Amino acid sequence: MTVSFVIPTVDVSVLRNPSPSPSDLAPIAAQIRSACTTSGFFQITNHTMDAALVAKAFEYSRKFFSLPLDSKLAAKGQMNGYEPMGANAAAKGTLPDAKESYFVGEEGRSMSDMGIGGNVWPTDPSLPEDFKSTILAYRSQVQALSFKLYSVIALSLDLRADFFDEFLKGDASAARFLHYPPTPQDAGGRQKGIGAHTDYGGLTLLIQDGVGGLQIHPTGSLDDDDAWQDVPPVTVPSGAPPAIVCNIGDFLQLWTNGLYRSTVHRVINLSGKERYSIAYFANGGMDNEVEPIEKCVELTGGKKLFEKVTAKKHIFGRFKQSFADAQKST
Ligand SMILES: O=C(O)CCC(=O)C(=O)O
Ligand SMILES: [Fe+2]
Repeated sequence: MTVSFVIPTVDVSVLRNPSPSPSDLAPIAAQIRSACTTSGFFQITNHTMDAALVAKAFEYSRKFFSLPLDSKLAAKGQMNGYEPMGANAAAKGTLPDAKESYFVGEEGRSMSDMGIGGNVWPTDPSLPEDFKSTILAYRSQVQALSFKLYSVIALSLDLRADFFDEFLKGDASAARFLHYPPTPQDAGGRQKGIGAHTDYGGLTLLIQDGVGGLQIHPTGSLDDDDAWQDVPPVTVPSGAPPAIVCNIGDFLQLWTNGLYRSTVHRVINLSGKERYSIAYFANGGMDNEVEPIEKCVELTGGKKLFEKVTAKKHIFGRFKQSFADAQKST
């Protein structure tokens, strides 16, 4: 049987209030809880990001990806910076993903024990002078919003609003600018923009353009190929910031002992158009140990379903796997 889920759109304008009380946040916490226990996906509107900044970040992303390949390769680093078309495969045993991306973490920081170098900025003179400051401003706005969402998620689990603050200390999350060229219709079945995967960290905040192509798999059992369900772009009034797709990653699934779902998703771009998106992986500090929260264990029957993991180890392991899989399948 095909299961399909409603992916709710939650108006989070209450987050524009600088210090909302738990009772102000209760209505959105309830909607988010209901989404997280079913599809693991929800979309938010009327949030705190600036519409003009988001539009400018998309414009600069298009400019970056349309540079000559040499200029993009000059911005290739260790994990951060440019990642060329076909560099990895999110799903095992498939063709490499038909996408290119550009990663930006916290400026001035590298994490050599994870093979992650510092940010690498393109130097092509055709890019606007404020390329770097715009991209960093985007990252810092989405980071601030992710912190607010973590406190709503804490409330949604009947925890204190500041429950995740400790975990967010030393936050080293990365923004990922993505470009998916159109996949030919006849190759669509095999070639994905990004193959089926779950997100490795805590919470992902993704802005997609109007092209579409993001899909979730409600059961995760991929032999049921008819079960893929679209996460449609949401239209917002002109001048409003675009909707943000939020989804639960592996850490929140683990913390909640499976109550919240890290759902399998993919991108397949059969629109005939170029597709752009900007993901932000709100993963907290990399030295954290992630284990099921006692209260969530009680809520889910009293038995711990997941082992403790180190954030660093989990994320690094899954990254390495995605690169190894791209090599195996080429
Ligand atoms: O571009 C998208 O819509 C999804 C990207 C994604 O799933 C990822 O980077 O993990
Ligand atoms: Fe993803």
